[in-house]
Amino acid sequence: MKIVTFNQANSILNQYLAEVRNINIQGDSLRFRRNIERIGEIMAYEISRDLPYHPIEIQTPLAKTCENVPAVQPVLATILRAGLPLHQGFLNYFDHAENAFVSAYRKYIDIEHFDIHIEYIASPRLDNKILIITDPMLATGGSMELAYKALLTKGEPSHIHIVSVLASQQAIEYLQKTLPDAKTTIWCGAIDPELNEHSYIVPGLGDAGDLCFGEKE
Ligand SMILES: O=P(O)(O)OC[C@H]1O[C@H](OP(=O)(O)OP(=O)(O)O)[C@H](O)[C@@H]1O
Ligand SMILES: O=c1cc[nH]c(=O)[nH]1
Ligand SMILES: [Mg+2]
Repeated sequence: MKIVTFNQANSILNQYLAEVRNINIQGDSLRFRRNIERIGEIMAYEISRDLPYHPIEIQTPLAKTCENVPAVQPVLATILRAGLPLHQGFLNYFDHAENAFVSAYRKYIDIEHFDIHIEYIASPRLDNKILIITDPMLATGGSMELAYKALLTKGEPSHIHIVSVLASQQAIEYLQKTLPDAKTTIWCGAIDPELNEHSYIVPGLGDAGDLCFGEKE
């Protein structure tokens, strides 16, 4: 399974990553959402280089010419609710993509224990399509695994791109065991070393959904 970790190279993405992590900046929710969206835009550009291309002929005002353009549009799937700004970043680049939405949330039994609940899925058929699933946080990897399994009920994609802003080392190892090796690529801004006792990523950034949209009761 190919894994791409963006912060291993220098790029402007690292500036946005630093701002979403920074406790003195991340409280500005408009900026937080926009930074996540900008990370999505940069990742969408990088993933666009992995798509199949074909030449098309175009008429300019002066002559005919050819450009290589994507031969297919991916299906953009995201996990509600924290996935929405990252998803928007991808939509900004893939104009004609189909979209899929899955809800997943942690229902706490007590302060340390939770189940992940999937209650909603809206997706096109996925057979032989390139599926991109975005979620800013891969902590245990449980939400991504369940969302992926829910999406599989809509058909077998030809390739799956898993996209996150921050992943824990544990989630990467878990998804490597759980998702089909030969046709999965994981793209993440950074891989962080630890999960705390509440299964939050450390150093991480805190609760991405709350920082985007406010606290849940
Ligand atoms: O890898 P996991 O251990 O499953 O944790 C990651 C999940 O947690 C967050 O969502 P959350 O459950 O907080 O829901 P929200 O988007 O409504 O905030 C995040 O957006 C992931 O979906
Ligand atoms: O660190 C984490 C883990 C789950 N969800 C988040 O938003 N942050
Ligand atoms: Mg949350």
